[in-house]
Parts: sequence; C-alpha cells; structure tokens
Amino acid sequence: MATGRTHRPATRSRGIPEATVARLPLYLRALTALSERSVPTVSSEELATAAGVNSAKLRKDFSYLGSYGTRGVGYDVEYLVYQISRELGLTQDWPVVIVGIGNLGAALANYGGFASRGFRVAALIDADPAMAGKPVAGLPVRHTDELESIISDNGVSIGVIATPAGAAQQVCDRLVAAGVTSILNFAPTVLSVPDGVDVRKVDLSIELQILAFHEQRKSGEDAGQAVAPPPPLRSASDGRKGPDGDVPAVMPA
Ligand SMILES: NC(=O)c1ccc[n+]([C@@H]2O[C@H](COP(=O)([O-])OP(=O)(O)OC[C@H]3O[C@@H](n4cnc5c(N)ncnc54)[C@H](O)[C@@H]3O)[C@@H](O)[C@H]2O)c1
Repeated sequence: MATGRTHRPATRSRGIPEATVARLPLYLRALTALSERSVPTVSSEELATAAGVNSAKLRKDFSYLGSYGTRGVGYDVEYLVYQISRELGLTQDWPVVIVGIGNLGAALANYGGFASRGFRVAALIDADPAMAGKPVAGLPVRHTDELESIISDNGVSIGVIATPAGAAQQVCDRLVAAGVTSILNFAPTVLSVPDGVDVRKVDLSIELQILAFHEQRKSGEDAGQAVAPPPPLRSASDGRKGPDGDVPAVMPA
C-alpha cells in the first residue's frame, strides 16, 4: 500500500494547471466577500488585489474557465462564484471524516467554515477507547474499529488526518483501502499513497519557519546597514553618477 507517487502531474484533465487550481479558492474567498456585500461586478485589478494575486495571472487563470469579463464592466461576481464553485466541485456536498480527535482534530471539528463551503463532517474517529461516544462539536467520537464501515456507509472520499505522526501512515492506508481518495494531512510526516489518491499537507510550523527565514534576512539587512561604511563625502557640485548613469553607486544611508 505504501508505494506509488504522491502527486499528480502539473495539469489536470480539463487542461487547468494545478497552479491555477490552487489559486481558485483565493478568488472564491475574495468573490464571496464581494457577494456578501452585494457588489455586482469587479474589475480584474480589484479582484486580483483582494485575492493577493497579480492581475495578469488572474486573467490567464480565468481564461481557463472560459471567463473573460466585459471590457469596462469587469466580471460578474455571482456568475464567477458559481463558475469557480462548480470548477472546484463545491456545488455538491462532500462528506469528510476527521481521524485523531485531540487538540487539533477537535478544533477542526468545531470550525464552522467547512459546512459553509460544502464539506460536511460525517464522522470524528479516534483510536482512544475512552473517547468513543464522547460528543465533540455535536458529534459522538467513533472508534477506529468502525473506520471502514463509516467510510462506506457515508460514501466518504475525503479524509483529514490529525493523529500523531507515527500513526498517520497506518491511518492513511486504512482510509485509502476503505475508499478515501483525497487526504488532508496535518501530521508532520510524508505519506505514501497509491496512484489516484491526492494528498495535501498543512504544516503551520513550516510556514513559520519560512517567515523566520525572511525575518532573519530582514534583521541581517538591518544589521548590514548599521555596519556599512558611510558613503564617501561629495560636494553638491560633484555630479558623479552611479554605474547605471543616474543613481550614485553607493546610496546614502
Ligand atoms: N499541521 C499543523 O499545522 C499542525 C498543527 C498542530 C498539530 N499538528 C499535528 O497534528 C497532530 C495532532 O496534534 P494534537 O495536538 O491534536 O495531538 P493530540 O495528542 O492532542 O491528539 C492526537 C489524537 O490522535 C489520536 N490517535 C492516535 N493514534 C491514532 C490512530 N492510530 N488512529 C486514530 N486516532 C489516533 C489520539 O488518541 C489523540 O486523540 C500531530 O501530528 C501534530 O504534530 C499539526
């Protein structure tokens, strides 16, 4: 079971690149906010800013959806919400199971945003017998012994793993064997899955480490400025230019 590739090629069946697919939820979030404010149309520039994406990239992404907007008017917000939701498969209900109902699993179960985006938490599953039957977010926790029957009874194709890292592969294998074909993994480990199974990984500590890298660079740049030698003194009439002809080679601090 623990073999095979863990990701798909960069282009999906209908020719929409994975990078575009990854940006569709950003557009949808921005469009949903506009829709809630009853904004009828939006320009590509406004929407790009709201989604945090470059506007040329946005226009290219929307061209894959066959959506080109109207010159001078922009894009119809409601229609785009519908189009992107349909493209992402959100016009249907997706039953989801969460496995591992500790701190994180319980927090995810309590998150109201799943249901409003078409993801229904069908069951919460944990290996701890002491947790079986206890209510979390209004659902009784089910024991892992029931995992396979829960998946088949509810037609679950998406599983969320929030177990300790050491248990994640085994949980993943059981989910996949039971029919799950998409996994959202929060455990800090790389999962192996067979062809046809998609894995998305969420790791906040990796995001923090990337921010730490940038923080370090920023403070390094600040420190570099502090110790940089002062610029050479020049008279106002000196008139020397930098190598590109219009800026001094050494900028004043
Ligand atoms: N991705 C992130 O950003 C992020 C953030 C926080 C935590 N985590 C990870 O999420 C996981 C859970 O963290 P937590 O703080 O909720 O831990 P926790 O110890 O509170 O909860 C883990 C739960 O998993 C259950 N469990 C253990 N083995 C299992 C199995 N084989 N099948 C089903 N359930 C099983 C335990 O009984 C427990 O209830 C850890 O791997 C942690 O590193 C990830």
